[in-house]
Amino acid sequence: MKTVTGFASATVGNVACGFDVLGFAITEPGDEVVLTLHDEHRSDCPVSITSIIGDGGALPLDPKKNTSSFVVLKFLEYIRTTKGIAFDGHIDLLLKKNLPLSSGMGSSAASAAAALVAANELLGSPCSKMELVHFAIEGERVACGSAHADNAAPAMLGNFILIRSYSPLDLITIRPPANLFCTLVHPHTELKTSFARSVLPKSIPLSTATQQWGNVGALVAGLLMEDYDLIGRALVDVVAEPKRAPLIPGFTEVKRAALDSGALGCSIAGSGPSVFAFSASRQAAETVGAAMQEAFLCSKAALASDMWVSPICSQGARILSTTP
Ligand SMILES: Nc1ncnc2c1ncn2[C@@H]1O[C@H](COP(=O)(O)OP(=O)(O)OP(=O)(O)O)[C@@H](O)[C@H]1O
Ligand SMILES: N[C@@H](CCO)C(=O)O
Repeated sequence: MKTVTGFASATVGNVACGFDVLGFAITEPGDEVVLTLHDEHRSDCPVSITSIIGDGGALPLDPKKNTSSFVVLKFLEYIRTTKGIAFDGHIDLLLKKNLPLSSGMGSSAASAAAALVAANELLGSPCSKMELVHFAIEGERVACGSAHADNAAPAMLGNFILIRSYSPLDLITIRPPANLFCTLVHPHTELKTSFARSVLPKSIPLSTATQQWGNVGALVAGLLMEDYDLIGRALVDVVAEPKRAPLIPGFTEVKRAALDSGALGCSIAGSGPSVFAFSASRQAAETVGAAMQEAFLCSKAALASDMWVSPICSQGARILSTTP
């Protein structure tokens, strides 16, 4: 039996001002999905989740409800209808959940991207990553009710991804400046994306919109010009952060600690509760991370946290192993 292990790392959606249109991948941690191919037909549903490790029993085993298996079903349907590949066997799925749930670290997106690259490899690589990414984005609809691409696209493709358009999907890859490091701090609490989206306004004043898109343009320019000061100046979110900050105990103190300890900029990672900061060296990012963790611990909620320092990952989802 052929077995393939796929991996996809954590991602940071929004990147402050780029709500739903900008995201990036870090190198670790990430989810792993192990797929085993059986030639014999077993049931009407060709994918079974045999086991999930590391979720504390929190995730659905129903193949249509877990993003890892759901996207494999979508992939099988796609290759049948568009590539004439009619799969009649069965795929067993083992999910190694290394990312915390409802964390702001792109947990459901990582499961989906890891599963898709593994399924593609398992069946002879009929699709490109640009085809696979469509299913990873659809998997977000299963997870939180909206198919936002700013975790799924960088989880699949790596780098920074700018979503110029959702219909049709138009993704722009932006390679990171060489010395840009991300500090990611995950406080030990959960914040569901669906709830964090429900607190956002349905419309915003034109003055707010101009501030936001000015910063998105400046952030993209800063990345492309490797202008670290501009990147820091552009890391301002006047739309989502003001509404979501109150949902993250200690956020204000943590952001202040990040900036006071030398971060270029700091904001909520995705829909939270994780918080990210950019720095222009690994050493600076480590210093910022220690200050952010201390601030979470000393805030009223006294939250313990995990912290990672990482460059921006350029690889995207990838195969860890294949056994014939
Ligand atoms: N493989 C999976 N990993 C994580 N969540 C999953 C997965 N499959 C389905 N879900 C569902 O997605 C919901 C969590 O989605 P949500 O977007 O809030 O958090 P997340 O994807 O875990 O992390 P993030 O906040 O970084 O997006 C949970 O209700 C969970 O049951
Ligand atoms: N763009 C999404 C990111 C979720 O990680 C949101 O902010 O709701």
